[in-house]
Amino acid sequence: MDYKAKTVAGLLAATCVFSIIALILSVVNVKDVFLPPSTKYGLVFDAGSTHTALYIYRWPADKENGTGIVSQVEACTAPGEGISSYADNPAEAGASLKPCLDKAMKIIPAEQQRDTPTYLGATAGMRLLREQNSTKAEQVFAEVSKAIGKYPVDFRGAQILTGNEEGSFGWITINYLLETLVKYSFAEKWEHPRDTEVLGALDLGGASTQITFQPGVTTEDNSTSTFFRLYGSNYSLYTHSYLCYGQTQALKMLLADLHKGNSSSQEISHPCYPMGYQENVTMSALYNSPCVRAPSTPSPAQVLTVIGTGDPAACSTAIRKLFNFTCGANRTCGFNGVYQPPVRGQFFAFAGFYYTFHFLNLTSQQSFSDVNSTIQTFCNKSWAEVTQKQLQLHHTQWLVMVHQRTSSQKNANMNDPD
Ligand SMILES: O=c1ccn([C@@H]2O[C@H](COP(=O)(O)OP(=O)(O)O)[C@@H](O)[C@H]2O)c(=O)[nH]1
Repeated sequence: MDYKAKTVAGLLAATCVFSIIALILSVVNVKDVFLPPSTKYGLVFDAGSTHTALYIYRWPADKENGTGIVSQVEACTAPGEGISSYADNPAEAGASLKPCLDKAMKIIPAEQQRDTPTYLGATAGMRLLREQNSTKAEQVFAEVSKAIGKYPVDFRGAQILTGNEEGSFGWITINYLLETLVKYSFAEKWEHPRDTEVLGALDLGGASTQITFQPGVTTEDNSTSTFFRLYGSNYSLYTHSYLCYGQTQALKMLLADLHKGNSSSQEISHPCYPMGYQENVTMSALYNSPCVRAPSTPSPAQVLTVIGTGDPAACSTAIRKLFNFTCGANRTCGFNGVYQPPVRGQFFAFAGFYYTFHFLNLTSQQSFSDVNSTIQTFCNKSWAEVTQKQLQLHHTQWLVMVHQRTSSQKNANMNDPD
């Protein structure tokens, strides 16, 4: 696969959370195919914490064993950041959706637009905004609903997904795409693949991260269990979403921790940034999230200077402090005392995991030792060697590594052929 194709695949991977509808078979140009009258369209806005995307789907009206086989027609990335970033200017959240809605109207035949079910699902960015200021979250939702409502579609509503929904939908998406749930056979029929194990899902978002898998034991904590019947088979899953442990929010927690370690200083020495790197950040920008607790004497306008020290070992130590590995009353846990049954089978990591590993050329099932040595080499580069574009990934890679190891537990076989 060339670089462009991999980028497109990555963008698709990042949208996995809305997969009940996003069951992708192939990407086709709708103008080139004959559409029987029974073909239906659907629109799904994936309102992520860092960006919003619109997916256009179509499917034959009949179902396979009670579940639809759906194809993605088109994907459109909305300009700007995620809708939660418009908390102080909610009308802009609505406006940001228009270019993609216009595109959808050009694809869906006019006579079918009013029958096109349209949903907007928001993830942890909006969960955090709701926690911080429910009125602002409602205003953002009112504006996006108003914007969608102006188009001649069957708008079924905007909602914030629960962490369990986000985790489960990601699990369904990857297993659908990997054909472990249903497969098109040589007999030209959709069949349940025999002797094929489903894969666990690891989803690293911007504001939260999810782990979902089919455990080998009964789940002890009902709040982490979920049940699906798909294509005639039953699936009992374990799922948990760690709010604040997505890349953006975890890095905020890390920076706040480093600041608190020496709060009298206006400088923050950051071991995860390369030597020679420097940036200014205001206190209000650093402490603007429920994931970080603001100091008792806040001074929002104060400017802090972040200075990279390029120290991978210290970076790893600082990141580990964000995780509490004590299980408490639970016999087995992921981290922060959250119950997690022993992991089972292979895992598939996507979204933020994919972007980072793709950047480091580590998406060909390299061994853990290769992954570690590549990361070590990259972490030891100076700022002069790291371009601005690379920086975003540079300061997330440690998080990815630690998180991958902890949430999937050390014996998971994810992408590790050894
Ligand atoms: O082209 C992209 C798109 C997304 N991401 C990262 O992928 C993660 C998932 O983004 P999303 O907005 O979907 O976050 P969520 O809503 O799942 O928290 C975030 O850390 C993004 O920074 C990325 O690195 N490159």
